[in-house]
Amino acid sequence: MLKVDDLHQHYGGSHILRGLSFALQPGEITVILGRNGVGKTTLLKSLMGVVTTSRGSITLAGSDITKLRSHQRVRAGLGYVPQGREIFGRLTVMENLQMGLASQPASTPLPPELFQLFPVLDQMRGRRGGDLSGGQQQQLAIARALAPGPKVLLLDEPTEGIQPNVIQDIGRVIKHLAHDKGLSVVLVEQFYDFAAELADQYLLMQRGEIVMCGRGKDMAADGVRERLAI
Ligand SMILES: Nc1ncnc2c1ncn2[C@@H]1O[C@H](COP(=O)(O)OP(=O)(O)OP(=O)(O)O)[C@@H](O)[C@H]1O
Repeated sequence: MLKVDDLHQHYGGSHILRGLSFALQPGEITVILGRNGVGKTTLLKSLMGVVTTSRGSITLAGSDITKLRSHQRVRAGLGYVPQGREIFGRLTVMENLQMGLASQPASTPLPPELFQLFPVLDQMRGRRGGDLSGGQQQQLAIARALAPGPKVLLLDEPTEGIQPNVIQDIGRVIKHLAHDKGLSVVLVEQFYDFAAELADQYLLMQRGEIVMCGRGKDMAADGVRERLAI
């Protein structure tokens, strides 16, 4: 579904991503693990076109999207939930969801199943985003990314600062989207147990490179938790 080949990225003179190559399959959750500062967020921003890459290619469903701008990548089928959620605090829940359709033709409706996935948003349609709890904002950010019907969903640390019961809800939604709806999901995650529970595939990053990868079910046997602690 998404194929990344020899991707490099620089911030000024700092070489951050150093030749990443991997592929995502439809219907699978790929977890990206690594310590602070290894380049996980930069990788998601590079996939979205939020930062420019210096070398390599990104192919989505057979089309080269490497040179496309962010809104064109959304139209091509990428959805993005940034770290920190980036909800519009003064806009209502409905208005935040409508913003997710900004790259679509006018009058594109919101998919009604968004409210089935996140019933709490249904009850809070008119409430301002800034008045929601952290967990509700995270659900809103995921729903906003789902509004245009992406094929690939990129999630940057969705459990950060969220209560355990909401983490479980978010985990159930992510599994449903991948395993029942066929999306490719990329999950950048610091919380190892959550990552291990969801992963079909894992990628472990160190200093801008993928140093280990494998199937989610093998994470314990491969010693991924121990590698993260080094
Ligand atoms: N806008 C920027 N300008 C310059 N350097 C940056 C910028 N953003 C990030 N970096 C640097 O790029 C490297 C990778 O950062 P990145 O945020 O991608 O890491 P990360 O693995 O997502 O870390 P974390 O888990 O803390 O979010 C770090 O050394 C960081 O300091």
